[in-house]
Amino acid sequence: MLQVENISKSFGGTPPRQVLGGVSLQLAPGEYVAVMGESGTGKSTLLNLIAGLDTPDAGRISLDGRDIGALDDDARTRLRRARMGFVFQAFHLLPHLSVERNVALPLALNGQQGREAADRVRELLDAVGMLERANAAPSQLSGGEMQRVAVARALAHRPALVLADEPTGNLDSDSAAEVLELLAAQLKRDNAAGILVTHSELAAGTTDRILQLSRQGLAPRAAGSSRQS
Ligand SMILES: Nc1ncnc2c1ncn2[C@@H]1O[C@H](COP(=O)(O)OP(=O)(O)OP(=O)(O)O)[C@@H](O)[C@H]1O
Repeated sequence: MLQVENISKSFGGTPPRQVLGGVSLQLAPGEYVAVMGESGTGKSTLLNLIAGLDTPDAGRISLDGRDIGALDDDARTRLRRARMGFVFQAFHLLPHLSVERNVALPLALNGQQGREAADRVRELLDAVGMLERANAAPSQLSGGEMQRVAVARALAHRPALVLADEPTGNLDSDSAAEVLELLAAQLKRDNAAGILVTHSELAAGTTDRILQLSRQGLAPRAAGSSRQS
């Protein structure tokens, strides 16, 4: 479903500084992986490249067999909108839209606005325990509640791939555990693949497998190794 083949990325300056070198990753439908690694190793950069928000200097990224780098900007935006969902550390709910309309947004952006779309929104709000707050404004919610809404929004349009960058970085441990559990359950329910970038062992433990990003690339973490907390 997702294939990242030997990608490299450097950032400007003289000489340019290589952040990613020879990184590869393959994800099957429904597979959920954690990417861990020390600060600055390029985890967020990797997610940006997979999302098509930036382009690798070398290598290839394809989703559903389509080479993201070969698409023009419009086609890449359409692919991102239709096939990917996002959960960010800072929630990024739209403040002027209700909870329900935030979750409906990815559906609307993909041209889905009828009864079926409304049912999907309610199904997801129910799944994340936020149906009773459907008409609330994001500013009326706690951080944990906002992130539960963000999880529902990320899944609304049935994306093939959900990218989550430190989604529990701003939450207390109880809310974090709840959000992580919901995210993992919802990915499984929809057979969506997921990549969770995190520094937290607890968070990484909710995924199917843990990968470690380092100068040597992206590799399965050795069993029993848990250097980070
Ligand atoms: N647009 C950019 N221009 C220049 N340098 C950048 C850019 N984006 C990222 N970098 C650099 O690339 C390196 C990797 O950044 P990135 O945010 O991907 O790391 P990370 O592993 O996600 O770190 P953290 O765990 O601290 O969030 C950093 O040194 C960062 O300063």
